[in-house]
Amino acid sequence: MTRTELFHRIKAKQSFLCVGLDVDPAKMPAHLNGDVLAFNKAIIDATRDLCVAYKPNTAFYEALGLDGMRILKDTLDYIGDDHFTIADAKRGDIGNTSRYYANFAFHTLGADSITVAPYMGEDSVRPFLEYEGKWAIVLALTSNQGSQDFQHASQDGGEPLYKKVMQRTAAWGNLDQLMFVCGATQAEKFAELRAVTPDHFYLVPGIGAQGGDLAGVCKYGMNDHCGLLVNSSRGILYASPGEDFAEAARASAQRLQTQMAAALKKYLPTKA
Ligand SMILES: O=c1ccn([C@@H]2O[C@H](COP(=O)(O)O)[C@@H](O)[C@H]2O)c(=O)[nH]1
Repeated sequence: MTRTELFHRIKAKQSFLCVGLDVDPAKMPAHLNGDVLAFNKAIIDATRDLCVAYKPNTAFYEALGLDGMRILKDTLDYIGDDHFTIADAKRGDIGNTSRYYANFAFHTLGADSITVAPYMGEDSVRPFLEYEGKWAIVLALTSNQGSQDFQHASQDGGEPLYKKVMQRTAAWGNLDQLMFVCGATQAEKFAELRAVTPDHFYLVPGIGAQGGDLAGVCKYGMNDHCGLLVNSSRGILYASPGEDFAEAARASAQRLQTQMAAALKKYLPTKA
């Protein structure tokens, strides 16, 4: 999927919502008896028309053992081609190994994209950029407190590390294959990020359970292609612990979609 195709889908749905599929059997409604695939299918059915992307975080499926890989693949197949899919795996290793991570995400799983940690440098990221129509989503400024430890730090009193990483990384691929991650908890930083990467798409996790700022993300982060995929996982998946979980998930997604439609109306005409 190209950047322009993604933008068309966002405009058609008036949504740049990404639903995070971070399945935790301990938080699933009791009546499902731990059936993770049934849970995912119900969440997908309840939110399909409200979002443009789904992001299963592979950690939650790896923790389920061999069954987890099957469930992850079946979930991605169930989502189908009408949504952008993100394997949130935060991979990155020497080139020879990254090639196999890329193969797993793009061939085995059939995901449209994978999240990548860039700290091993260019040869660790390149293998993710060798697939036509597929994306590497590179960690830039993450949503967690620990982002202060290295990402915000400057080695020489100059630019913080995250900016240097982005400037270098942006040169390795084009706008149709490279996205960045910036946490919604760092919304005010978008003004600076847009100075470095005016046209890139961003995956933005951290609204809902982590308390990120959707309004600020839209205000500072939106570009003339929207340029944002905003993720919520727990805030949608576990909106209700009861048999009404899918309805509650839909209501939660609907609230976000309504805010996103308003933001597109407010910011897009002036930025287009
Ligand atoms: O900076 C980052 C990068 C990735 N994540 C992931 O996004 C979701 C967020 O889940 P919520 O339940 O909506 O908080 C999760 O998979 C994280 O691993 C992130 O939060 N921050």
